[in-house]
Amino acid sequence: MVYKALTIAGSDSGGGAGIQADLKTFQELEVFGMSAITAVTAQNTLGVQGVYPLPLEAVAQQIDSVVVDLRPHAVKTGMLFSSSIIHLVASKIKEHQLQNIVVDPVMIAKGGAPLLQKEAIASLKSELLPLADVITPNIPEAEVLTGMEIRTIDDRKEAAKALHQLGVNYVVMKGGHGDGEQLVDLLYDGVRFYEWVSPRIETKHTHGTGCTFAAAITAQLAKGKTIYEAVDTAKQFIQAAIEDELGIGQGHGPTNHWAFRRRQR
Ligand SMILES: Nc1ncnc2c1ncn2[C@@H]1O[C@H](COP(=O)(O)OP(=O)(O)OP(=O)(O)O)[C@@H](O)[C@H]1O
Ligand SMILES: Cc1ncc(COP(=O)(O)O)c(N)n1
Repeated sequence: MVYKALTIAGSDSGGGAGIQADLKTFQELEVFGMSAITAVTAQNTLGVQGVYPLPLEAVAQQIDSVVVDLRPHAVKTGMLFSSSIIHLVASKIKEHQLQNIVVDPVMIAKGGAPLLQKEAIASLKSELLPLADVITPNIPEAEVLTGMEIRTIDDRKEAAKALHQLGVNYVVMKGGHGDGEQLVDLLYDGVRFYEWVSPRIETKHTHGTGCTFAAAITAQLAKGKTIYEAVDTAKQFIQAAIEDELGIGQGHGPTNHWAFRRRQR
């Protein structure tokens, strides 16, 4: 059986985040990766130098081309940029009855460049989230989506419940932006919370951690793993990718997408 996954996201010319991180992660987890590019960014480890959204027709055609011939077992969304692209992606998910939808609500790049227009947040909540199986916000993204201030672990749980209420089956709240030496990633399935606690690795090379983590979840769901198993593998994948740093670029370098595979040997 060949498992296939589609990423609908922005291109990162620097190769650490976006489409490139997603395809590398799918490949490392032995899932055939396909892409529909929403925007091209000129980007490196120092920041985002340019953002060029693609015409809606180009995004629609890429999704149609992939789906009619190579139907994916799971779909991840990343940088969607505008409310019109969100609207289009939501209608394509419905039209093609796509399954295992993982929404990484990408809003701002590490360096502060906006990857989602402010006015698109309402469409993300009302049109895309009700179709999502999984959402993977970091803490600032969860704050924007819920309007809540998140300080404590209990706050994170309240926010996860609020996101679940928007129609998402599973909320995976990433803890990279929390304080302290321990990182806590949370999974909420509508009934129970599951926690992954890990030591914070001291490094500036964390460009694309969010994309890579959500792509690993998507790959595992494509293989038919449960959400718990998928998050568990994704956690090991990102941990290895941050620990075995490549140390390339002059700024916030990419994570190491082959580290997890090497550790399996
Ligand atoms: N310094 C770190 N040490 C260990 N794990 C980390 C570190 N930073 C992030 N992670 C892990 O990486 C994953 C992504 O988390 P994070 O909260 O950084 O996402 P993100 O902010 O969306 O990423 P990005 O900044 O790439 O958009 C989570 O599983 C998180 O626990
Ligand atoms: C095209 C694209 N998609 C997503 C991100 C977020 O990743 P990060 O927050 O690590 O910069 C990015 N920088 N570029």
